[in-house]
Amino acid sequence: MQAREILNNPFLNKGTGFTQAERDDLGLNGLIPPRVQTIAEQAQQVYAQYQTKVNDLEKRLFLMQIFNENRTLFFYLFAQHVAEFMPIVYDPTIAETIENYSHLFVQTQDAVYLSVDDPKNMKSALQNGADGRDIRLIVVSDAEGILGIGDWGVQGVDISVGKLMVYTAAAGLDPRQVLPVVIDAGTNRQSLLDDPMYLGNRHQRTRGAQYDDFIDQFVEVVEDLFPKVYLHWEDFGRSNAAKILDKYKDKITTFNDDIQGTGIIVLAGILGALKISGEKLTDQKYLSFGAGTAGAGIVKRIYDEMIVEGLTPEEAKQHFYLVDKQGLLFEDTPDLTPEQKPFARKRSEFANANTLTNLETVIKAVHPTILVGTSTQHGAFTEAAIKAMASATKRPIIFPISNPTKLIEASAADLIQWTDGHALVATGIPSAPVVYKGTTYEIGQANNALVYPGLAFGTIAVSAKLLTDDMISAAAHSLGGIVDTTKPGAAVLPPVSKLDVFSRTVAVATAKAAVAANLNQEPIQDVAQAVDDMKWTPKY
Ligand SMILES: NC(=O)c1ccc[n+]([C@@H]2O[C@H](COP(=O)([O-])OP(=O)(O)OC[C@H]3O[C@@H](n4cnc5c(N)ncnc54)[C@H](O)[C@@H]3O)[C@@H](O)[C@H]2O)c1
Ligand SMILES: O=C(O)C[C@H](O)C(=O)O
Ligand SMILES: [Mn+2]
Repeated sequence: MQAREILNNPFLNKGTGFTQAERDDLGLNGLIPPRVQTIAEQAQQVYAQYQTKVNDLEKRLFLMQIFNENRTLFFYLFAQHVAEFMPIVYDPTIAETIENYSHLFVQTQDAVYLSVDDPKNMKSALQNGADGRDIRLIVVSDAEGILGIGDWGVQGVDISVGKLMVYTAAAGLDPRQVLPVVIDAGTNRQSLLDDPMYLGNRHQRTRGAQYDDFIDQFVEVVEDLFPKVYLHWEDFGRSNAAKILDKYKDKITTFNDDIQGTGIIVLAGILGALKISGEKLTDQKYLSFGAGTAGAGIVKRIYDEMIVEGLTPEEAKQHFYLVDKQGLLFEDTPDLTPEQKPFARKRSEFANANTLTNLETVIKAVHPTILVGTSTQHGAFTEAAIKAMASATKRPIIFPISNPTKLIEASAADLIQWTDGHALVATGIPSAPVVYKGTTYEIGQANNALVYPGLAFGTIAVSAKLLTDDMISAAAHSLGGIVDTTKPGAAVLPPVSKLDVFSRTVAVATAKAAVAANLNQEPIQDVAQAVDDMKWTPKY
């Protein structure tokens, strides 16, 4: 390989980290400054530069420059500053780079761009992207529902890149084995269509048979090119996400993050909260505020858990109330999604059914003990609604998990204050601890990033042929078990600073469940060993 090819390849480049012997060997003499640095010295230097950046967007752009040039150094640095970097490289700052992607564009970050108008080049595009690498994990998005900020067309590619960065930082997946993919199916965002700089297809979203066929072809080609791949779907629109997952989940190793990942993290958070309150899951009343992809996905996971804990399906259903744009969802509410339908209530259950169109009246009628926000409606958890909830339950569990920051239903600080410190809170974005009446309340981050890395890592480590509900349930329980409930103000989920440690816990739990169900495609002697053997560490 040519010296310049090596320096321009982020998987190979070490910059000043190349030893003299390597420089002699590879023909690098004269192409880098003479001083040979250790990776620790490089990281120190880069971190000092990082600290001079004036805002989060600048910080992210700087870190991505390191990512583009030297992936080993990037992940070495990320490992040193996990909790600090997560909100910079990932949510919430990533929302800003997605909204401005075309204008900020300098580099593809090794993503693959698939155009819905060009199915015949799909295979070669994926081959070009893989470039001979053994791809074990793909994150794909069509960017119709990026976080809570909606349709961003080709610009959503950043979410595929960003999620994969977290996979490596958290669980230690080899960055050479991942492939970020965006499906450019068009966009319905007029401001993008009107923007001369927009880098995607300039037409409305393609839907119907052409879109469905494209997805089917994508799955087929991916499975053909990368038979051992774990296929992660991210931020598809409400009308496609569950449909695609249902079609493939019993056939290939696949995962929808917004449905399943979010279900796991919220279940884990609830289990953590119940450990603190000393209550039982089967005694809870659950109110889902915003019953779209994530909201309905979480409800299904908690419902399944109630059945595991001994309820019949009919009994379990009675514990759930779904609120969407229309208000509390009833059997006769128009436009229910297939995922909402099983949980719609009977109007006859309520004397005032027709007035149950806003959160506060629903809370007063239902008396929920758990309230999860996936509505994308900033400020929707009002003081009056939260006080009504807290007046009827001792330790209300309240998780406003809409992302990014500008869409959160209520801040952690307000929730703690409005409930006089009784609420057990987790948020989707990172929240600072809240000091209230002398107690410091740590706020758990109910973000699927806490689980998807371990879940995939465990699945891939044992080459599981499917990702089953049992594996998903094992992952949720393993995380809930880590919570330290001894201190007042304890968080319901483990801290992001320990992301690497608990990702291993989740990986081992998932892998064990896979092996217990004989889903491993290769013989496995020791599950924990198989997980540890696959871990990649950033070093030269
Ligand atoms: N923390 C996490 O890990 C995590 C994971 C996935 C999604 N999310 C967040 O959840 C939110 C929803 O994501 P999604 O993928 O489910 O999107 P979605 O579009 O599928 O669902 C949003 C739902 O909210 C409903 N809604 C809109 N306005 C409402 C209102 N005024 N009252 C009640 N409901 C209303 C919509 O009709 C829709 O059903 C996003 O902000 C996203 O960032 C967080
Ligand atoms: O990306 C995130 O931060 C979590 C989640 O997948 C979301 O869509 O909000
Ligand atoms: Mn998402």
